[in-house]
Amino acid sequence: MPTLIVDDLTVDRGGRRVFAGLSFQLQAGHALVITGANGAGKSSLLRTLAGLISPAGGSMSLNGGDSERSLAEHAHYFGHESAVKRALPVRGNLEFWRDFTSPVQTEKFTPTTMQPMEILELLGIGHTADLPAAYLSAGQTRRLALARLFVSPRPLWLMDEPTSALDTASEAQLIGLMNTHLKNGGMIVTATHTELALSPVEPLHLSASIAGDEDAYEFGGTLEDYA
Ligand SMILES: Nc1ncnc2c1ncn2[C@@H]1O[C@H](COP(=O)(O)OP(=O)(O)OP(=O)(O)O)[C@@H](O)[C@H]1O
Repeated sequence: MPTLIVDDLTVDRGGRRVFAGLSFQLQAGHALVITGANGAGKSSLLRTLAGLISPAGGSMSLNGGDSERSLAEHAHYFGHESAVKRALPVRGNLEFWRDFTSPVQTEKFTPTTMQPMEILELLGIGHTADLPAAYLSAGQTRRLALARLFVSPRPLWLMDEPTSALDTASEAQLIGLMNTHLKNGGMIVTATHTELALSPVEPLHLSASIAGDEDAYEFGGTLEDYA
């Protein structure tokens, strides 16, 4: 069973320690939901897993993954910024992303690969396919960013407050798609300030008040413990 293994991870930003000694394991088919106050380090952890920040210490690996590829290459990062090319048409954005990002397979991961138009229709923005992405509303841009995850399947989704800017119906649809990814043997690490109806879930709470201390996180328990 593919497993994400994070061991004794320490992350600094701007010369300041954000967290230290963070360890957890996440099995395929499970979601890790990170909670914590503003500035606790949720985004920093996601960006580190995505290979965008070099850790000050510790290790991260995907046991059972493709040994020829880095952890970051097994992942899609869905962060605060949309990573959408505004001058390109909406469909062109997805075609670029599909060609630029190679799909990655792991044992027991059975994703459904979609064509750009298919996922645009599914997310309710098929009618915008030929418009420059700059014309999209905030929520539509967010959906386009989300569509990238389906044109080039990768097992690990790193998602920073994934439901922000989405209306209620889109939020429910996203949760459904995230649960399908888990059922397909994918894994999700997500930061959130709201409850996400994902299953099965492992909670990780980061504490800003004691950031830098080895006790600055708690892994395990239930989300309700941190409500
Ligand atoms: N580019 C940066 N340079 C220096 N320090 C940074 C940078 N980005 C974030 N930080 C600092 O790192 C710490 C953790 O920030 P991070 O964005 O990871 O927190 P967060 O838990 O995601 O917060 P939020 O809930 O507000 O999104 C904060 O103290 C923040 O000021």
